[in-house]
Amino acid sequence: MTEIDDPRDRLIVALDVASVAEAEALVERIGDAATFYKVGYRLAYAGGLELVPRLARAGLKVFLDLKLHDIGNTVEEGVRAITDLGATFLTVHAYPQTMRAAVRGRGRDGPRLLAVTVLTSYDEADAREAGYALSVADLVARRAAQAAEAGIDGVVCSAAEATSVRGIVGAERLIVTPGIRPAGSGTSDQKRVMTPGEARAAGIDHVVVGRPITGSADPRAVARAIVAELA
Ligand SMILES: O=C(O)c1cc(=O)[nH]c(=O)n1[C@@H]1O[C@H](COP(=O)(O)O)[C@@H](O)[C@H]1O
Repeated sequence: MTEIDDPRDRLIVALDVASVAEAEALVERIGDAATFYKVGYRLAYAGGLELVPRLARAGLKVFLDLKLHDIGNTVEEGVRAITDLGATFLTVHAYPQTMRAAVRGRGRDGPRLLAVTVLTSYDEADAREAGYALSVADLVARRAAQAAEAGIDGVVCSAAEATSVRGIVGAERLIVTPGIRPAGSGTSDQKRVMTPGEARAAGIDHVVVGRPITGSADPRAVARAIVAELA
């Protein structure tokens, strides 16, 4: 687990909204309660890529969640093409060929690469349906080991796997966990879910939280409460 002085840096707020204007209004409302935002492809496809350098220039950290996965050449050049945006993190799916290509494309100054192991909306039945014979826990472990082998900087998994993943990737690699719900919030389509406090106790570096914050009447207060659990 990395040393993080400001507990706000442990919370990544997912800006899963329809437009750049909506995203900017949300960032404004949350104010100094959060320091780290995620731009996923819903927002990126709505012009959100240009928001990345703007947030970075404003002193905020940005997780660019594009979940790249393609033939190696396309991944390598795709990563190279977005190296200068100023993102702190970039996601790729945790397939060995994809991860090795992303590492080649990042070069020295690119974002830190995170590999998405098994989506937190998957349970055992979903993994079986997708054709995997391994259990979710074993698939996460296998992909975490392959991520470390490929030279990836961190993994995305559920907080339920954080302890075992830490044993695989070591202290220097990051563990970033979506599927986080404050006690009492609905899980929506997430299936492997933990509270912010449980995730922190499991040794995660960062949590990703979207709808519990973005769908709240008081996003700033919810962000503050989550950060308090992560301190
Ligand atoms: O890569 C991600 O960020 C991600 C991986 C994963 O396994 N599960 C997952 O939910 N996410 C993202 O994390 C965010 C979670 O949003 P909420 O479920 O609204 O908190 C969404 O932006 C997802 O795209």
